[in-house]
Amino acid sequence: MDTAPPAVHTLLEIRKYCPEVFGRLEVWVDGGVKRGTDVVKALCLGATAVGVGRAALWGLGAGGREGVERVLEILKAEMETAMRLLGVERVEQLGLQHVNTRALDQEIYDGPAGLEKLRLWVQAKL
Ligand SMILES: Cc1cc2nc3c(=O)[nH]c(=O)nc-3n(C[C@H](O)[C@H](O)[C@H](O)COP(=O)(O)O)c2cc1C
Repeated sequence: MDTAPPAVHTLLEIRKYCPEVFGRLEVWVDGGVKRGTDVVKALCLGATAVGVGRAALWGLGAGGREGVERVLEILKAEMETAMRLLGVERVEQLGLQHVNTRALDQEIYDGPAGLEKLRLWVQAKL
């Protein structure tokens, strides 16, 4: 999995090739969340929630249960600061207008979507 794309790239690809997914499914981002701003960016791009793995483990290693709680407190405080700076009070107010993805646009897949079969399958399921 070392060469797998970062989760946020996949989130951008969903946004680029099949944005209708966001209105119909919950999209959870799992991988690479280390800061509250990472959470805020994922939410801006349409994620419903994020997973946190290693950050919690680092807290566990450093301070046991309290260390994990401290990690979550820090993430929450960072999110609150970022949202205050963006001028929003609630996570539901976060949107594409709050994040500039231009620097990443050249790194995400830019070939043909090739999603017609998948689109038909998804439409049949939803
Ligand atoms: C030590 C460790 C073991 C993991 N084991 C599994 C596993 O057995 N199965 C699985 O689906 N994901 C596993 N994961 C992935 C986590 O569930 C989670 O998706 C990932 O850690 C999130 O990314 P992050 O660590 O960048 O926050 C593991 C992660 C770590 C750090």
